[in-house]
Amino acid sequence: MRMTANHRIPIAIRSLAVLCACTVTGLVVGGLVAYQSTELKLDHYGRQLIAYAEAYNSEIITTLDEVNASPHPFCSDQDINRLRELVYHGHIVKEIGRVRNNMLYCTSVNGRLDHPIQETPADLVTPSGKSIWLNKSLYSVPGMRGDITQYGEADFIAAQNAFGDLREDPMGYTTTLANHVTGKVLPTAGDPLKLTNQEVLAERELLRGDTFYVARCSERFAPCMVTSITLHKAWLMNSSLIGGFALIGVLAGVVFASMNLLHWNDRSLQAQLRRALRYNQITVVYQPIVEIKTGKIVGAEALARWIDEDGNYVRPDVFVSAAEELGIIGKLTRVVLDCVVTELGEHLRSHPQFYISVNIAAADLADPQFLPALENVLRTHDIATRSINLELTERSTADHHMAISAIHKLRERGHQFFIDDFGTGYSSLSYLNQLAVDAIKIDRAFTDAIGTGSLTAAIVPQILSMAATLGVTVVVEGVERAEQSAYFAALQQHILAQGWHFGEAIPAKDLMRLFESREAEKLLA
Ligand SMILES: Nc1nc2c(ncn2[C@@H]2O[C@H](COP(=O)(O)O[C@H]3[C@@H](O)[C@H](n4cnc5c(=O)[nH]c(N)nc54)O[C@@H]3COP(=O)(O)O)[C@@H](O)[C@H]2O)c(=O)[nH]1
Repeated sequence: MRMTANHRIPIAIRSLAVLCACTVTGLVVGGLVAYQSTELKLDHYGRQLIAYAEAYNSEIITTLDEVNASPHPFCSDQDINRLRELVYHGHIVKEIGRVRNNMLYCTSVNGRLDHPIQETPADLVTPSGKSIWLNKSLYSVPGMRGDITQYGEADFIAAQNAFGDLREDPMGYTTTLANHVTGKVLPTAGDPLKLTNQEVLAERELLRGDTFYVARCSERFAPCMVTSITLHKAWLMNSSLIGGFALIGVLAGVVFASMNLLHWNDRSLQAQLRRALRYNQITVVYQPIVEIKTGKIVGAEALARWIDEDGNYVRPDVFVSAAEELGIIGKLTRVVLDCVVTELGEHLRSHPQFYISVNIAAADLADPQFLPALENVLRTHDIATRSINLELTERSTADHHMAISAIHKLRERGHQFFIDDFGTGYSSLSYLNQLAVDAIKIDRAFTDAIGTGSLTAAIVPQILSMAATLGVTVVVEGVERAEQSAYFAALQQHILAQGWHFGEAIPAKDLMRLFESREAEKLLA
């Protein structure tokens, strides 16, 4: 798995994807903010219009009340003068008329009419009993049209451009008159109404075609206001806001993409190892552990393997030490454990006597999360604790107190505990007794010394006898040659062994095949 040129393409694509994702996120966030801001503006604008419409209605009502309360005889000169005074003082009133039994008798413009005029039926009657005619041709000013409100014996003609000052660009509005009882809504001015009566009366915010609408109604009077803006105008109004967010997105994208590139361009062993652990680039092979007298495979040791991003094989002792120095050895242990239960779970469940030895580090023993995580992974895969042995180098047990208590807890839960590389570290006989382990793995240096007559070779029988005294199983490491195997096989002691003579570390499927073939041979023998 070479990860040079080939590997950089996905990194570049990933960086580009990060850049695009951040930019799109910036645009989306900008769009949402712009949407919120536009809705707020339309809402604010609609409420302003409603407030204005309410003031407009107040003037109509006050004026009509004053006319109806006139102390002068109906359509007398004083009465007509009073109408003219009210028009003069009003803001939006253009004309006032006097009405009796649906007949118009006099107006502020024309005075008394020679012939009273019959009124047509009103367009809308409000719940308070006011009759309203919209855009009606005016008797008093031929050719002109106006909105008329009539109440009691008075009618009121309002200025057509009463809302003219409020037409803000680029917002648009439509004034409507609503009868809240009948649900009738009459558009009066502004753009054609694209909302239904129900939508107006429900004061909804809606997108119709390319236009966004917000309807607001007066609580006291008939008017409702529909404010609107086309998406194009909204985009123009908010382009700098959206652009700002998009720019932030691009900048964030550049930062993240650069971090990504830097992250992947750091080719140091440490950086690559971190990535290997994060992206599951560590694999595991298994070296058989056999009964030296029979050759029966009783288990295997899980050994981590790593090909770095430049395609180079990195020796486990190198990356294991690096992981320890970086404080990420716990992650390596968990990656290996995950591999074991995934690759060999089925085999372990169906062969309860078979076990896998997993190397752990002193840091794992000290980590309070280690045991719960181990239990969790075994529970999830329904694997017995007996099926997973833990191996710790003798050197790693230097902190006696911590090692004794951690090993005790693990054994209590059913794990077997092996001391690795025995003879190279600091164990004294009494210390080994205190550690209370299941097996010691005699370091390869002793196996190599067999038959050499060296001092190292002379120590082997002492170690074996010490183990026998303590009732601890012995696993001999690094058995490469037949004579080494024969030496240990000739002993009375029950000894397990590991080494190239019995088999190198192999992938899980090969291990299972080897196990099955040995079992078959045994049956045939
Ligand atoms: N904490 C962890 N340590 C780990 C893990 N995986 C490996 N290791 C430790 O790294 C050290 C080197 O391991 P490796 O290169 O895998 O070497 C092992 C065998 O391949 C090798 N071996 C086995 N048989 C022979 C042999 O006949 N001759 C010979 N020259 N070498 C042989 O020995 C290594 C196994 O040794 P040991 O663990 O002492 O039983 C080593 O210390 C590994 O433990 C890991 O996941 N975590």
